[in-house]
Amino acid sequence: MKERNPWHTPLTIIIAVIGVIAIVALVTIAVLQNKPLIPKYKYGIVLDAGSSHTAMYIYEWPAEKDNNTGRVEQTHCCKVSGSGISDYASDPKLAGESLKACMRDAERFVPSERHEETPLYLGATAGMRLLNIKDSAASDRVFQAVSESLQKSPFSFQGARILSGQEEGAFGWVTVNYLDDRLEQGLETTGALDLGGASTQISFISDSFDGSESPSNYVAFRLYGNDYNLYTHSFLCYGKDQALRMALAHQTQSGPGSIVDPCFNNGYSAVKNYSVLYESPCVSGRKPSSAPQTFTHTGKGNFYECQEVVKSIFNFTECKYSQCSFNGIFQPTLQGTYGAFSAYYFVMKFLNLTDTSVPLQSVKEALARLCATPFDTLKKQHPEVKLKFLNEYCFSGTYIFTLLTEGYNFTSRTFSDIKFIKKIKGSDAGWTLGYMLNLTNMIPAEAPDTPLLPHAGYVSVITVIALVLFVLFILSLRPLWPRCSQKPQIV
Ligand SMILES: O=P(O)(O)OP(=O)(O)OP(=O)(O)OC[C@H]1O[C@@H](n2cnc3c(O)ncnc32)[C@H](O)[C@@H]1O
Ligand SMILES: [Ca+2]
Repeated sequence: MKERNPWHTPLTIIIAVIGVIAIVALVTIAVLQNKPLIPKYKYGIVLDAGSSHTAMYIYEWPAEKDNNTGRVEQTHCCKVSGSGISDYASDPKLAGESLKACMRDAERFVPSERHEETPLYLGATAGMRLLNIKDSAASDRVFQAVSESLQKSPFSFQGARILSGQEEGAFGWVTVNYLDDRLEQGLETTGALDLGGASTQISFISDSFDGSESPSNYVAFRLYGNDYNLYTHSFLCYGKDQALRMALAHQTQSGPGSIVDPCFNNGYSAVKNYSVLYESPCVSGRKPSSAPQTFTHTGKGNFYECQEVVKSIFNFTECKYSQCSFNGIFQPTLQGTYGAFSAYYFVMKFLNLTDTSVPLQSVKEALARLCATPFDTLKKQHPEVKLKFLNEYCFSGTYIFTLLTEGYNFTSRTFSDIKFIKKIKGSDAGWTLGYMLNLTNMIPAEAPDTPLLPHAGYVSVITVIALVLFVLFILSLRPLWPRCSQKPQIV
C-alpha cells in the first residue's frame, strides 16, 4: 500500500492556505497603505519684474509634501518680450499687456483644476526702485496697470510690490541653499552673488558677523531648526546697465561731444543722446551744464585702462566700520563658497569661464584678449550673439572683475571659491523661489519629524516579521502534526 504524505492532512493544508493568504494580505495592505500617493502637484507662480526684463517662473511640489524640503522645483519659465515694466512709465497699460502672453502660457502649464488656488506674485526690483525715486506717481501707475492685468488671470493674484534690496539679496541666498539641499541638512551654506541690470546683491554667512556692527545688513533666519545670521547688501545703481551709465557719465564729465572709451572694442562707434544717458537717478545731477544734445561714443579696447574707468565709479576710501566693501558699506570677512548668477553667469559664459573653478589670472588674461579684439573681428567670431550684448562684454567683464576683486575683496586665493551658475537642479538661481517659499510658509523653522524607516525598509520589515510569525505559528502546531515514524496500522 502506498504511504500517505503526512503533510497532506486536511488540517495542515488549511493552516498553510490561511497562512499564505494572511501573509499576502498583510504585505499588500502594508504596501498600499504606505505607498506615496500618486503625485498630485500644487503650483505657485512668481513674476520677476527686473529692470531689463520680466520673467515668469512656475514652481510645483507634491501636494502632500507642503512642509518638506528640496521638493519645490521650477517646471516652466517664460520670458516676457519687451523691456522691464519700469520702461513703460509713459504708457503703463502696455506694461500690463506685455505680461499676457506668459500668463496664457501659465494657464496651459498649470492644470485647470489648480488654477484658482495657485498663488501668483509679482516682485519688482531695481528698475522700479529707480522709477519710484524718480517719479513715484509713475511707478504707482505701472503697478496699477500690471495688477489690473494680473487680476484678470484665473490664478490667485497676491499682489505686486517692490522688493527691498535686503529681501532681494536674502531670498537669492535662500534659493541657492534650498536647491542645494543645504538648509534642511544643516550643511555649510553658499553665498549668493546676483548681478542684475540696475542693482547687485551680495549675501553670505560670515562667522564674524552677528549684525551688531551694521544692523541694516543683517537678516536672521531660523530654518529647519538651524539659526542663520545672514549678511546681505544690495547696491542700487551697481547692476551692469547702470554701472555702464555711471562709467559713461564719468567719461563725459569734461563735456566734449565725443568720448574714446577703453571699455569698448576698437572699431565700435555710436552716437548717443546726453539726455537719455543722464535720465537715470544713478547719474542725474551730474549732467554737465554745457552738454550738447549728443555725443559720439567710440571704442579703443584696453582692459587695463578700462579698469581705471570702472574704478572711478566706486568710492574705496570712505569707511566708518572695521571694514568695508565700497561706498562706505560694511562687509564682514568673506567666507565659504559662492554661487554667482544672472549677469555674472551671462558674461562668464561668453568668456567660456563657467565650467570649472577659474583662477583669477585666467579671467584677467581672457578680458585683456577680449577688450583688445577689434570689434569687426569680434562680430565675425560671434555672429550668433546679440549686438547689444557683444558691444558691452569688454565693459561688463571688466566691471565684474573689478566689482569682485576691488569691490568685494576677492583675492586670487578666494576667487576660485566662486562658481558661476545659471541653474541648480533645473531651477534658475535668483530671488523668486526663495520669495515664494517664504510667502507660502514652505520652509519650517523647525526640522520636520521624519518617519523611523523609509518606505522600502518599512515594507521589508513587515514582510520578514510576517514570515517569522507564520513559521512560529506552524511550529506551535507541532503536537498536531502526524507522526512520520508511525506505521499505519493494518487491521
Ligand atoms: O535685477 P535687476 O537689476 O532689476 O535687473 P534684471 O533682473 O532685469 O537683470 P537680469 O539679471 O535679467 O540681467 C542682468 C543684465 O544682463 C543682461 N543680459 C541678459 N542676457 C544676457 C546675455 O546673454 N549676455 C549678456 N548680458 C545679458 C541684461 O540685459 C541685464 O543688463
Ligand atoms: Ca534681477
